Amino acid sequence: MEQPVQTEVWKAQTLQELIQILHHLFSSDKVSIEEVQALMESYESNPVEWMKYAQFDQYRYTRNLVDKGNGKFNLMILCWGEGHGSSIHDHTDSHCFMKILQGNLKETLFEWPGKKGTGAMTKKSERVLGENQCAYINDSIGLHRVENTSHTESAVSLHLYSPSFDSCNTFDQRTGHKHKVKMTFYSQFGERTPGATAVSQENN
Ligand SMILES: N[C@@H](CS(=O)O)C(=O)O
Ligand SMILES: [Fe+2]
Repeated sequence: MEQPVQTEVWKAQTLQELIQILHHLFSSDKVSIEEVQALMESYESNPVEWMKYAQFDQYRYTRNLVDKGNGKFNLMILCWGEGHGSSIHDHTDSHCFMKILQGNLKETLFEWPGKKGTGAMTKKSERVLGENQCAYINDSIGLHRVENTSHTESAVSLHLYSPSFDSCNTFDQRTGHKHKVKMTFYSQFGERTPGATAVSQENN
């Protein structure tokens, strides 16, 4: 008889504990997407714990490295000022978890364009993610755009990418044309990256 699949139910009490449990889960050769998603959702955002990583830019969203996951994943905090949003983009064959730490983010899913980038891209769905929710996406699910549509509130999200990557493709919504862009960190472990800017114009 088959054993039922038993995944542990984790509850991360602090950001530090969340990181510890993530290290533990990713040290195994088999990582369950559902387990990571539930763990990330279990952490109740406490701004005091992530404040030092939340470095905003006036014009664009920023990416702030929190932890390198022992080479298995990158954990980062993204800061979205009022009206800031990403381009439509892929995730370079990685797993992507996105948890809201503050505010709300709208996620719009798109289908991959045809080979030649044949005209306007097809929107599949959209949803608004609220505080403490954790979404998941990979390239087989599709492409997405993430936006803080609020004109009065900023938003902060915690992203885990496994394996880590430093470039992705962005897509023009009207033509489907893609464009490879490099991604950088505005800060790493709480320290501003010398010379780094917020997410470039190209990436938006
Ligand atoms: N994947 C994007 C953020 S988001 O829009 O999901 C990034 O890493 O910059
Ligand atoms: Fe994304």
